[in-house]
Order: sequence, then C-alpha cells, then structure tokens
Amino acid sequence: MANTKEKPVDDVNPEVKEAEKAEEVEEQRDVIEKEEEEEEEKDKSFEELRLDPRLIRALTKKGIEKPTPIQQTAIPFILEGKDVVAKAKTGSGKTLAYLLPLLQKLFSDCGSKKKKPAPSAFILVPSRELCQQVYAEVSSLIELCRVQIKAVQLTSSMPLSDMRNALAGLPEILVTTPACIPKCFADGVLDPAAISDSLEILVLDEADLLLSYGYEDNLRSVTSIVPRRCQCLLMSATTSSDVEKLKKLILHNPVVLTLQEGADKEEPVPSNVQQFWISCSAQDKLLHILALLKLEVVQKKILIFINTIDMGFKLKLFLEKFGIKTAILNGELPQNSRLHILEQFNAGLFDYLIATDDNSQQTKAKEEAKDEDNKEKTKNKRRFKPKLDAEFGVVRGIDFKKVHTVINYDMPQSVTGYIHRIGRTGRAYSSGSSVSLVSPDEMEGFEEIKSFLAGEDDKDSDVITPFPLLTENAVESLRYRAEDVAKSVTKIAVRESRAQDLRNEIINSEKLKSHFEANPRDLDLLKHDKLLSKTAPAPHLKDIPEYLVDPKTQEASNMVKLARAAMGNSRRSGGGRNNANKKRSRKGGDPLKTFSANGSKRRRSGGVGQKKDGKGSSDGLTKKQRTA
Ligand SMILES: Nc1ncnc2c1ncn2[C@@H]1O[C@H](COP(=O)(O)OP(=O)(O)OP(=O)(O)O)[C@@H](O)[C@H]1O
Repeated sequence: MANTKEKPVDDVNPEVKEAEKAEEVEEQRDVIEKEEEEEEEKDKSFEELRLDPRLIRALTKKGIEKPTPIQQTAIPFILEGKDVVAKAKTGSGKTLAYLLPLLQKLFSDCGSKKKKPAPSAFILVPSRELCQQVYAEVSSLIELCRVQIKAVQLTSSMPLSDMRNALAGLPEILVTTPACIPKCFADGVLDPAAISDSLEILVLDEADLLLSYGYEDNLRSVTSIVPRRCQCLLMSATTSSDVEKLKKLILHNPVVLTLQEGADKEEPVPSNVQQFWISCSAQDKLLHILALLKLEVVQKKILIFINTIDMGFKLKLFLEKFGIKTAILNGELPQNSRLHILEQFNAGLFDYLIATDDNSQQTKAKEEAKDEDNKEKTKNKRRFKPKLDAEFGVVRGIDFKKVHTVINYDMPQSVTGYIHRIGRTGRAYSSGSSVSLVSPDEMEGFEEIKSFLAGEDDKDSDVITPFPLLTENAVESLRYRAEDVAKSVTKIAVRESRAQDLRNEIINSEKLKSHFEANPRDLDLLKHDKLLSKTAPAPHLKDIPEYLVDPKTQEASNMVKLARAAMGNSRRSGGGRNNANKKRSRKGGDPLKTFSANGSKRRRSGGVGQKKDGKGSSDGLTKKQRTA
C-alpha cells in the first residue's frame, strides 16, 4: 500500500514537533503573503487564472462571468498542486473554487489513459443534501464542457446494488459523505488498495461541520488509505478547532487562505444581509410571524427556521388558516422528498419554506423525553415512530436559491447556527434580510450572537437592528384573529398532521424515486406546500379587511412590494437575474466581494423611529424604513 497521509495527532517526538513548528511558521508566512497578494490580485478574470477555455465557456453558459475573491485566490494554488485550506464566509463561492481546478486537472487525464480502477477525486461533504448539491454542480459542468469524465454520488442509504452499478462505470469523481466510505469498504464495493493507487485529490467540503456531525472515526479510516502524494483541499465557512484538527490529520504543509482574523470576526455574515430583530413573548411569536407575512412587510422567498418538528407543523397549520401556504423540510422526511422539496423551492414553485435545522437532533430527543410523561403521546408514538436521518443537514452549506428573507421563528442554539442560517440569504450577487423573533428566554443567547457579530472592538454597535416596518398598531390589529386561530391548532392536530405528512411523503418518495430516474428535470409531479387541514381557510381570515390594516404598515408593505417589483421579483422568483438588481448588488457590499479584509461595512446603528427593544415604533416611517 502507498505511503499514507495519516499523522498521529498527539505525536510527542521532538523532531516531529520541530518539523511541525517549521510547517506552522511556513503556513503563517503563507497566510500573510496571501493577504498581501489578495490586495494586489483583486479582480482577476477566469482567463487570467488560466482556467481551461471549456470551463470558462461552461461558466458563461451558467451566467457566471467573474471569479469571486476566494476563487481568484484559491484556484491558482490548487492548479499548482498545493494542499489548500480555504476559509471564507457562507455564500462566497467555495464550491466552484475547488470544483473548477479539480475538473481541469482531470481534463488532462481524460481520454488519454486507461480508466483507473478507483476514482481519482473524492469530495466528502457532511450531508446527503450537500452530496446532491455538489453532485449536481459537478455534473452540470461536465455536461457543459462535453468531456469524458464521470461523477457519481453515493450515500449510506443506497442499496448495495445501486452502489455497485454507480461504481461499475469507473467514475473519476466520487461525491459522498465520510460515513459512506467505510461502509463501501466493509461491503466490498470500494477497494482500499485501489484507492491508494488512484486517488489524486481529496476535498473536505464544509470541513467545519464534518467532525461536529460525528464523522471523526469515518474520516480516520479514510485518511489511513489516502496516499501521501494526494492533493488535499479543505473548505470551510467558519474557523474552529475542528478545522484545525482536520488540517493536522490530513493536510501536508497547506497554503492557508483566510480572512484576516479581525475582519473575519467583524463580518462573518454577508455584508449585504440586513439583520433585524423583534422582541416578543414566546406566545406572541405566531402573531408576529402572521403580521410579517400577511402584511407583506418582508420580501419573498422566505425561509423560516424553527427548532422542533412539531413547531414546524404548528406554524404550517396556523398560517394555512390565513391562506398562507408553506412547505416543510425536516430530517424525518424521506430523502427523495427532501431533495424534491429543495428542488421545488429553488425553482420558485413556492415562496415559504419552514425548515428544522440540525438542532432538531437534540430537540427531538428532548421532545421524546417529554413524551414519556404523556400516556396518550406514548401510545401515538408506538403507532408512528419516525427516524431522523443522521446524514440530514438542511442549513449548512445548502444553496437555497434566491431566498430574500430568513426568519428565525425560534432562535438558533449557537452563534455558528445563526451564521449558517443567515448565510442562506444574500448569496452570490443577491441581497437579503433576516428577522429574528426573540422571546425573553432567548435573550441571553441573542445577546451573545450580537456581541460576537459586533466584534471585540465594537461591542456596543447594533449589528442586528430592531425591525422597523411593523408598527405596534399593525400587530395588535391582528391579535384577536391570531389568538383565536392559535387555539384551534391543538397538540393533537399537530401530531396528526405530522404523522399524515410523513405517510404522504413516504408514498411520494417512492413515486419520486422512479420519477427522478425517468425525468429528473420535471418538477411538477408533486407539490409540497399543499394544505394539511381538510377545510379551506375562512375568507375573513384569508383576506385582512381594510379597516384592520394600520396605514403606516400598509405603506411599508407597499414599499416592499415596489422593491420586489423593481427587482423583477414580483411573482415567482425562479426566473433569470434582473439586470438592475445585478448592477445594484455589485455596487453594494456583496458577499462574493468581501473575501478581503476591506469588505464594505454594514450599517450598524438602528434607524430613527426604532426602539432599542426590537419593537417597531408606532409613529411615522423613517428613511431607513423605506430602504429596508
Ligand atoms: N463567480 C461567481 N459568480 C456568480 N455567482 C457565483 C460565483 N461562484 C459561485 N456563485 C454562486 O454563488 C452561490 C453560492 O456559492 P457556494 O454554494 O459555492 O457558496 P459557499 O461559499 O460554498 O457557501 P456555504 O459555505 O454556505 O456552503 C451559488 O449559487 C453559486 O452558483
């Protein structure tokens, strides 16, 4: 077997230590040089990066004209064959930063030699959703370049026969999760010795999550067969001790591409995302989200995060009584359904998606513990016992297309969770906003998030400002209706809907399996935002009567609609990019341009007419309100 890459993490040999020290010094020098080079190397074109013309043509067809800063910096090093650690904020284009040079390297092999017995490139990602996303991206590039390269994706849930079929075509690229590889070894689908001979590039994408998803042992068994000559790339949105651990475990004298520490702390969220918050009691969250959506003071498409699956169904049932149709995404749904929901949302087939992120694993456990106390619930659980998918990851790294607003209905349980959630908007050349509903219980965590985002030097600045477009009058005008409807969304109704939805999706999932095989691009077979309740929403709830609408909020809502129309976003948001929007976003701070420490600064102060407590003022609209 070839000389492998694995390094013992706790090595105490002084010579090794000395060598590691030298490596670190070398790395630090690299970091500094890269920062200096970044300054000089701004705005290089793909041609100047010496990308293959076939790739440049493919990018043009995809509407991608200019490399992002992380792409400008990383591509030359990867083409040179260096191990690279790339840390750049969410939505900054890290996927293409490694896919383009990876493909270019494989171009030179393709056609000339005999096919290798095992893939030349492994791309490891933490979740199935990401597996699908990266696989789709690489496949579309291969198709557009018209080259004889084959990529496959494998996930642990695939039947053995499917895995064998996928690998039988001797693919050059394998996109998978770390858990899947040891499984393939155990089942004899992949041969470790063949991999040691063939593997040339190993990518660890979303590296900050790979260990936190519990893949450490899996990764160790992979690294033990990675040959030393193999080029390793580690892509990450945040800096963490896990990334350092992985770096030590796998990489050899890497080039580290990162934001300057201070700037990284200052701007972990794309600078073109305006962050707002609303202070309200836990019971009033339904009322506030109703006001936000029904009075249309936030722009579509909207991604709503909750912490538990039951809360998701409660919210869906509640909103549908007011004629607001939403779809639900969580880890208990079958994989095909999840992928289809993502695909439909990305295609703009519905505007509201309620997502439970990775925290659901913990909260689910809590939910179940509570259930133990409740006889009725326990009975119901016996009938219907969904299993959460360990490889599920809704938030991290998923490229939700054209999401304009992220709403934290429940606050995330960590700063990183917040950054990853907010990073689902403001991607590429788009702008976005976020609204967090913060109850008194969540205030401590919220303060932590705020002070982290403000950074050490600027502790008192308001990175997340009070949401200015909802007046107290506007919210109160909906209170009676909201509270009345909320009472009708009982725990039993929630549980029944959840079970019913899962049953439906299991049936859908089977249909989808053959559907995806036969017709992967047809998106109209199944709708995921269908109603849960059997009765249609009452007309008086569907349309808010004029006498109830607060004139100031109405004005704000009109502004939001106008802004949306101006962005070419007035109906479905699946269409092509609007030029006006493109121009505007490029001028403003966009996350693709803020890789360097000089990224534009977000406006920090709360506007006139906003209260510090996160509630909108009840008096007139301010200038900021018109621009929000
Ligand atoms: N050079 C570019 N020009 C315009 N759009 C781009 C460019 N590169 C990537 N994109 C688009 O930007 C979006 C975000 O890219 P990507 O998913 O790679 O970000 P990321 O840095 O991996 O984010 P995350 O850390 O959240 O996974 C994608 O829709 C992608 O197609």
